[in-house]
Amino acid sequence: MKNLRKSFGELILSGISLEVKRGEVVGIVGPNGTGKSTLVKIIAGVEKPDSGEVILRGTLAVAYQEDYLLPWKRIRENVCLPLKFRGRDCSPEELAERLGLKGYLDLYPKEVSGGNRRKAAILRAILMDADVTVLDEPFTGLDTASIEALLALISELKGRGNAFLIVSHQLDELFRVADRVYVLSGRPALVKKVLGREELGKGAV
Ligand SMILES: Nc1ncnc2c1ncn2[C@@H]1O[C@H](COP(=O)(O)OP(=O)(O)OP(=O)(O)O)[C@@H](O)[C@H]1O
Repeated sequence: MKNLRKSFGELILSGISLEVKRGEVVGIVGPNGTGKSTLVKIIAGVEKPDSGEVILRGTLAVAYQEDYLLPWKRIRENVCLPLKFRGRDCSPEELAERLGLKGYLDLYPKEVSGGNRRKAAILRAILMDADVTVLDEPFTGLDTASIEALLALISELKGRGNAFLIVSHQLDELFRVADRVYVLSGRPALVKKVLGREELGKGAV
C-alpha cells in the first residue's frame, strides 16, 4: 500500500504505506473507528481510496469483519462459493475438521452459532489458498481450541509462502503469529509505530 488516503467527508486515513511480503504475517491494530476495516475494504477494491495505490502481486482472499454468508446456502456451499466461481474443486472437510466446523457443513448459517459462522467466513477465505489472505477480526467469538487451530493453520500456510494481513483487537493471539504489527491511531489515522518480532515477543504496546 502506497500513501493511501481516504475520507468520508471527514479525513479517515492519511499517508498509509505498508507492505506484506511472501510468507509474512502482518498485523494491524488500532482503536475503534480508526479506519482498519476501511483499509481492508480498500485492499479488496470494495472502497476506492481518494489517493494512493494498492499493488497486489498474486491472488487475494478477504474475510471481512462481517461474515457475509449467504443465508439460503448451506455452510458447505458458502465456503466453496469463491472456488466454484473460479471453476476450481472444493473439498472443505479437512480444514473444516481442523477448525471444528466439520459437523456443521450441511447446515444453514442461521442454524449454527455466531462463532461457527465466523469460522465459516474465515474458512471460505483460507480455502482460496491465495497469495495474500486478509482477515478482519478472525479471532472474535472463536473458542480457545478454534483459535489454536487457526493460529496453527496460519503458521503452516505462512511456511508455504502464503502471506496474511490480519486486523485484530486480540493482541495476544495476533502477537503470537505476526512478524510485524502496524499500529494505527489518530484522526486521520496514521501508522504510528511498526512493531517487529522482538518487540512483539516482549508484549509491546
Ligand atoms: N461507507 C462509509 N460511509 C461513511 N463513513 C464510513 C463508511 N465506512 C466507514 N466509515 C467511517 O470511517 C471510520 C472508520 O471506520 P472503520 O470501520 O474502518 O474503523 P475500524 O478501525 O475498523 O473500527 P473497529 O475497530 O471498531 O472495527 C468510522 O468513523 C466510520 O464511521
